[in-house]
Amino acid sequence: VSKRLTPVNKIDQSEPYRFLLSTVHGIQDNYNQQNAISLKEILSVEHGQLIRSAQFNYMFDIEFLLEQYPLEFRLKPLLIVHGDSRHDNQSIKNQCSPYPQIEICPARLDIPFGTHHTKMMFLLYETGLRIVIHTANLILQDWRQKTQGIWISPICPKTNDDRESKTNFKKDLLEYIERYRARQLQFWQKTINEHDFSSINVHLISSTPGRHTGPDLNKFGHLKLRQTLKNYLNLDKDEQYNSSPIIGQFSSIGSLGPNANSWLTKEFLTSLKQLSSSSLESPELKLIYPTVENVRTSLEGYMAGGSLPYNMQNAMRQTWLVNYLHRWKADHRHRSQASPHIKTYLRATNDQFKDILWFLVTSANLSKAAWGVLEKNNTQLMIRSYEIGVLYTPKQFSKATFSLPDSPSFPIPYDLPPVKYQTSDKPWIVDVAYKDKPDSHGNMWDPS
Ligand SMILES: O=C(O)c1cnc2c(C(=O)O)cccc2c1O
Repeated sequence: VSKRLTPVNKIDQSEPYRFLLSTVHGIQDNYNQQNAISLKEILSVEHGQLIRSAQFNYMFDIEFLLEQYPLEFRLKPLLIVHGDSRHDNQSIKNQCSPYPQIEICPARLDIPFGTHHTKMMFLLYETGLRIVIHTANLILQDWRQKTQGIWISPICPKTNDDRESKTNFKKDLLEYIERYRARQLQFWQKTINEHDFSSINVHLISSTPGRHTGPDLNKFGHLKLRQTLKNYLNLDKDEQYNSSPIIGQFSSIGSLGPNANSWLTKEFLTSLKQLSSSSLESPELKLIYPTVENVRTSLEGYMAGGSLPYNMQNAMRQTWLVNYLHRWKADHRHRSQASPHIKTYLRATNDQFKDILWFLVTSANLSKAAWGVLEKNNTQLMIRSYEIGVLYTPKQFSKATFSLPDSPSFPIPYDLPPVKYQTSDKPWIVDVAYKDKPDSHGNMWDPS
């Protein structure tokens, strides 16, 4: 097969990782060229003749979304998959009613406080099917001046035999879709089945609402991550990594309990630290979440904090968490002022952070609702929300580790090693007033 000499577009240029950040309005353009893409560019005519698409998300501005499709594709059938109650059905129905080409699919949320966080696109072209898994709501604010993460699959060609990926991505994606039990998704289940996923080299890590047990225990949430790391990391002499550091980076935090052992370091870290062989060591967990100063000095100013919904009720009950927190800093991507809405988790080989063992980009924040909490003596995992993300493991790229000084190195979205909160640093809390210092727009923040 003739190798392309010059990749024709940003998506091909992002090979082999296909992990891009959203473009940022207001930074030097060359930082929007490398491994960065806009929603319009994702939906561009340059990728082929679109037949129909599906958009899974939490927040929708339908006018904004349609504007991002090329003119000639705006009347193609579009399926909107949203949370049935959280952002009330009515607003979606009202937004979509002027457009006969739009079909709506409410995701059932049977467990209280669950949300449909999943952000995913199915793009069916005449040449095949593309999957996009990302972290941005379908509203202008999410695509303008934030740091968002985007995985874009190759266009998977139609096939007569069931071509699966080495990572069982097709099977896992169909399992995920099945959980909606929605007739509006039957077309897409059939379509996914008919396409060749053999070129996909990432693992699917998803969450669906439910009390998963028995054969389903390791299918979703942090137990799926644990199982996948156990099965696919197969690093030789992996005991050398038992104490290597783990990073969690997110845009919101749930109620994690009265101390770290309640869930974070006992249950969640046990899954994150999994290697092919298990170990009793407890690696260092470093958490990245914006400080008030990160938000105040961001391109959006305090408004960025509207998308960082960590509330006072949770924060005041878990002051112990601050000891794990690190600042948002992304100078090497020119995005220290592009407030993070991306969520990522990774493990480094050591505290020099020159190589990483795995990388996950996902919709899942640091919460039990997203990742699940073990119940009934660890025999069932209770998850409230829909989440989806993709995991990179080195073997799938014929590597022992992802070496960062390499070229092309894995495009990590923030600076490593992460910078610990200083004593003056406070985590951003959305329902607190900040009136002592104006933000980058000269405004204060007074939620009352
Ligand atoms: O991206 C998301 O899935 C997501 C979910 N929830 C929220 C909330 C909230 O739930 O109160 C507030 C502000 C932003 C978000 C947000 O961006």
